[in-house]
Amino acid sequence: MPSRYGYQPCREFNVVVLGAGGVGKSCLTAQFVHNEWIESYDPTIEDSYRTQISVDGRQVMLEILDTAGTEQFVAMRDLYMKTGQGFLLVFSINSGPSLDELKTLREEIIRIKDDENIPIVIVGNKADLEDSRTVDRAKAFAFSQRWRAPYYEASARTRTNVDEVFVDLCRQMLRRDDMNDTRDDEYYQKPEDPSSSKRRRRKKRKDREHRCTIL
Ligand SMILES: Nc1nc2c(ncn2[C@@H]2O[C@H](COP(=O)(O)OP(=O)(O)OP(=O)(O)O)[C@@H](O)[C@H]2O)c(=O)[nH]1
Repeated sequence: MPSRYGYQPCREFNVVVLGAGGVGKSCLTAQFVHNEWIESYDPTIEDSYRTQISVDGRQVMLEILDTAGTEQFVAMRDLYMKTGQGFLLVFSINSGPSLDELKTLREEIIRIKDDENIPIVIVGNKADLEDSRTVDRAKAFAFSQRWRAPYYEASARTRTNVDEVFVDLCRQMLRRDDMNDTRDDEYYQKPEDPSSSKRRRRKKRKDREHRCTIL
């Protein structure tokens, strides 16, 4: 419910963007957050962005971590996989090895999160480079099916499917959050004193909510 100050509670999620070096993680993130295209290639060490979006009428605050694809920086991976609640796994449609790399990354995420159903979206980036495609759409799709994750072909250059991949991830995270709320409700529904149970329930939900500007 919007308050009279123009604010309403919203959910906050940590999103981690992962994939091999040069597949376009920074470009996708920059297009999504700032609507800008970056032509040059400057390998990332680690960048984080905060942005608020509206998904199906609900306000969502995203903390997006754009990670390093190059080997020398991968030591930090465990840490940010722990804090991530949703993962964009990016490869480039003109690099077969970049799709293979996602297999390892996904396994690592599942091991660290100890959760097979963690929200993930698979992104085949550089879809504008159709002429140099080396990864079949069907092959990438088959991978995503096996991993029970949605697959999008995107282009940071033409801004194709950039919003869609982040929104899909948000929907998955919201769905999980709603499920956790339901579970909390069930857990707290053995009231000796119904009024105190309701108070605890309200507090728990509040822990995951933040104040956002209505977009
Ligand atoms: N044609 C085309 N080029 C892209 C696209 N996305 C990124 N690039 C180019 O690919 C290069 C690498 O992009 P980055 O976004 O820096 O790649 P990254 O995955 O963040 O790389 P690391 O930081 O090393 O992990 C840059 O020169 C971009 O301009 C795209 O969708 N289409």
